Amino acid sequence: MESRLPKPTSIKRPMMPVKSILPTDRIKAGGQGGAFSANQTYCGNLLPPLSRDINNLQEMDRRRGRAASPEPAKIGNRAKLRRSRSACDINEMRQNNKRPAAQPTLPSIPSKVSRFGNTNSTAATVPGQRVVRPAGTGTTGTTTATASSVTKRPMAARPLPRSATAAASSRPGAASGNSGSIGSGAAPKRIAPYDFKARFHDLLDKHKVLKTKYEKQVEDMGELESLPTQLEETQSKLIETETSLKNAQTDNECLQRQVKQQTKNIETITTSLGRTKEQLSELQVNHKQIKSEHESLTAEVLCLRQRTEDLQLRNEQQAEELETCKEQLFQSNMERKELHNTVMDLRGNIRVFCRIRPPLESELARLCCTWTYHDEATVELQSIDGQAKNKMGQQIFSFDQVFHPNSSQTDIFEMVSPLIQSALDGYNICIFAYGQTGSGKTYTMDGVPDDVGVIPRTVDLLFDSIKGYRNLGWEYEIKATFLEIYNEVLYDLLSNEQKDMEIRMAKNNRNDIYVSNITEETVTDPHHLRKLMLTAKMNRATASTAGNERSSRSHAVTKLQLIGRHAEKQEVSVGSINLVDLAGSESPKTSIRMTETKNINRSLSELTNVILALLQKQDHIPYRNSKLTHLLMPSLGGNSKTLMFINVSPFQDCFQESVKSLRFAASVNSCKMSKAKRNRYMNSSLPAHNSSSLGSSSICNSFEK
Ligand SMILES: Nc1ncnc2c1ncn2[C@@H]1O[C@H](COP(=O)(O)OP(=O)(O)OP(=O)(O)O)[C@@H](O)[C@H]1O
Repeated sequence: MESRLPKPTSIKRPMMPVKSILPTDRIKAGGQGGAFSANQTYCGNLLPPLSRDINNLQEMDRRRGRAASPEPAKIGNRAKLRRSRSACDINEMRQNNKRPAAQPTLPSIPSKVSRFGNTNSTAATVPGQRVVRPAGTGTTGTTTATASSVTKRPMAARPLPRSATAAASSRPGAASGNSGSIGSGAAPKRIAPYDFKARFHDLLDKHKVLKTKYEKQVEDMGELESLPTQLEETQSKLIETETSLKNAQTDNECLQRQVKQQTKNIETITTSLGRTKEQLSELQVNHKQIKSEHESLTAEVLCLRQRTEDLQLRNEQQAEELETCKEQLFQSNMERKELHNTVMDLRGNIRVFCRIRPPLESELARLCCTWTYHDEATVELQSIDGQAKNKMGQQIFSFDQVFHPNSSQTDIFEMVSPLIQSALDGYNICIFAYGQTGSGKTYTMDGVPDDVGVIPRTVDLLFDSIKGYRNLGWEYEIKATFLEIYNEVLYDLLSNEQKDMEIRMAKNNRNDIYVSNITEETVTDPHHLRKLMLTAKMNRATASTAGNERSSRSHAVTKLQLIGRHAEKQEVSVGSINLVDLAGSESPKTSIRMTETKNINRSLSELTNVILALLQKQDHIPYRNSKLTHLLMPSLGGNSKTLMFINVSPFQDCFQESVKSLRFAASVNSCKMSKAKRNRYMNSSLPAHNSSSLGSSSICNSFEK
């Protein structure tokens, strides 16, 4: 019997303990629910049932061996006992061991698998159920799905192998009993203890079942062996997935922030879009209005263009007419100048105005001569002293103009202004005052602050006339010099420096002279010129004389040079005005400063000599005998319009000097000077002008029209 028991040779234990393969610690670490525990390893739970089955079989064999021992006396009892015990043992063993179909022996793979996959799978965690993991399932999800789809059948309900079934069915009464003996839960069919064959077959069936089960488990073991690797792979993938998940979460957070930001932006843009739309609608309305205005304006512009063209045409016509008018005006102005100067010429190139000054309040006690003014040009002088009256007789003098003591400065300048006009037309003008000391020369030329004389009024007239000439296309430049002749020495009244100044002949014309090294100021307005005049007056030598408390003890020459330019006509006109305030003659008997008086009287005497020489038409005119005559040479005998004021005092004690002065003036008045010529040049032919030249007439004569 014993030898006939098949040995479980097909049962193979695992070559190595599964525990050493499985990373139980890792499994424990991640284990939940139905995962493996240390006490549920194959070594602990899976193998013992198998060994117990085998042990049971061995125990049964051992007992059978004992039962077969040669004790005949006890065989009957023992057999009974063995029989009962055998049956009881099996039943007891089955009940005590409670190992039906080794239900708890297999680890709950489905639950373990479900740990990596679907932990919610209830079927996978049911004890006693077995999840068969098909080979080749890689991913956890797939595993879970597969596990959930695999049939999980209780071990008791598991069908026996076909051979076992066939073996069982081949035995009488064993078909139903054996098939349900293992894990079926049904009450097993009792086998008689003495039915060894049946028991053997039963055991054989059990063996087969167990063998099949074992093989299946080995197969499962093989599958499970691959689980760590899969687990590692899965874990690494899980880590990767977690990393990816974290990254994805980070990205997601970032994206969510961006989405929030973009949402805000969209809201802002939407708001601004709304505003923009409103503005757009307003602008569209404005655009319509502007468009309509533009259309109306365009029409207006067209009309205006047409009108502009018409106006331009008219403008051109008028411009032509204006040019013609300008030309006519220019020509008319030239004719006026010619006529004016012709009249001046007819009046004589050297004219004499006689002015008798009134007695001052302080002089009311002084006796005055008898002055009879026959007409505006004739004056009769009589001495109130009978002796002198008989000696000198009636003294009647005729001049170009006689101004009685009541004549005002305005009356005087009214007669002078035409000469100033001539200067602007390019003529040389010379105005000088001659007379006894205290006779009113300085009063006539400079005047007093409340009643200015010829020179300040000349300045005002010049600048007024320049404005009018500007409308005719003339631009004027005025240059001024202030010269003093004191004791036959030249002084620059605009400078306090000691200078070596001389009267020199111009190189280009022997009749032209200039003063070297003199300060020349270009004046742009009357105020500037007045300031210069004041400076010159302050620098002039004055002293007290018998006839004048503040007598001018020098000859003062103010020269104004007028340079006019007509750009359009390319014409330049150069005129000059010499305004001379001579020092007063004085009787040596009353003089305090003899040298000074001698020089003054000498220069005045030389002036008389020059005039007489001119009267007598002598070949030699002694201009160079004194600084004064030398300086006035162009004005006395050259190209100049000259005006001489003869100033006389009304007093009886000045009778002799007054007669002397009037006789000299009368002789000057009879002097026939050559006709003055106008200084006109074309721009291209304008010579280099020496501004220091006192008289520029000679420069200009060669260009006389
Ligand atoms: N027409 C006048 N009306 C009023 N006062 C006058 C007139 N002429 C001269 N006078 C006054 O007479 C005084 C002498 O005049 P002024 O100084 O002009 O003489 P003068 O000829 O220049 O003398 P000098 O040659 O010594 O310089 C001054 O006080 C001046 O104001």
